[in-house]
Amino acid sequence: MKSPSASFNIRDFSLFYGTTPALQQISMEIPRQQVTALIGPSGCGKTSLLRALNRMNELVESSHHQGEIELDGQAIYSAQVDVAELRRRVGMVFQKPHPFPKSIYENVVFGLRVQGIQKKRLLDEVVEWALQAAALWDEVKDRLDRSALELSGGQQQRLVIARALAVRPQVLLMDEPASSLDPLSTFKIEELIHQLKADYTLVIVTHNMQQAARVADRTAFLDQGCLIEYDDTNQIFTNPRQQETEDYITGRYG
Ligand SMILES: Nc1ncnc2c1ncn2[C@@H]1O[C@H](COP(=O)(O)OP(=O)(O)OP(=O)(O)O)[C@@H](O)[C@H]1O
Repeated sequence: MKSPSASFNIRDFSLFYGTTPALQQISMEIPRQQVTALIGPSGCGKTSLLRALNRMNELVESSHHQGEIELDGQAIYSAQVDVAELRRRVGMVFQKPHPFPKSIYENVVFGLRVQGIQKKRLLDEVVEWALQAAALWDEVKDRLDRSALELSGGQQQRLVIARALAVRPQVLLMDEPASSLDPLSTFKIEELIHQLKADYTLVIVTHNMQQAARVADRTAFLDQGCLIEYDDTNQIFTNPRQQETEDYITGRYG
């Protein structure tokens, strides 16, 4: 049911809102089947960079970009790219879970129904598989027809992860996926991130540096739209090369 994961190559990528630059000539590679964290002070461009990876930035009318981002060697901003298909391959989970006001089952199969898939047996299979993959199956298997809005915040977040996984993405982008959750739900999401990287490429924006240190293999530190440092997470947190990175992770700035 899964698709093989994928890697990004970001080359000289700049993003503007109107004439104001939000990202300036970012170049970095995001490896497959690893967790890459984007950290940095508020307004430094983390979410803009994340949204650039599946062209969600284009939903902001005033935005435009320069440079290129490749997904497995394919230029994602090329005119030939089907944006809906790109967003299927590169799924996204937001800070606050937004389940649809429908049953748990219908939330998971939503994307498949949009694709026109109707076979009940196939949908049933995907629901079980995606909820298992999102570590929610055991908690909801006896009430799949109940409203998703009855779930706790942490369960809702795992449900929207299941919904994202159901359309078989290669990449999951996560924008502060645990920031609205209590410590136990946060722990469950972090555990889930660990498990998912066996099959998916994950990119996560987080304000929580302990979280980046716990879940990420690679960490990128951004400031004022620039990529200041990008390295193995361990290196960033124990022996950063740049003074700005050190100031940020030690709490002297940001
Ligand atoms: N839709 C938009 N229109 C205009 N400017 C925007 C828009 N979205 C973001 N910006 C600006 O782009 C810059 C980067 O914003 P972005 O949200 O990417 O930063 P961030 O690092 O994710 O911030 P935070 O940690 O506060 O969420 C900021 O100066 C912000 O004001």
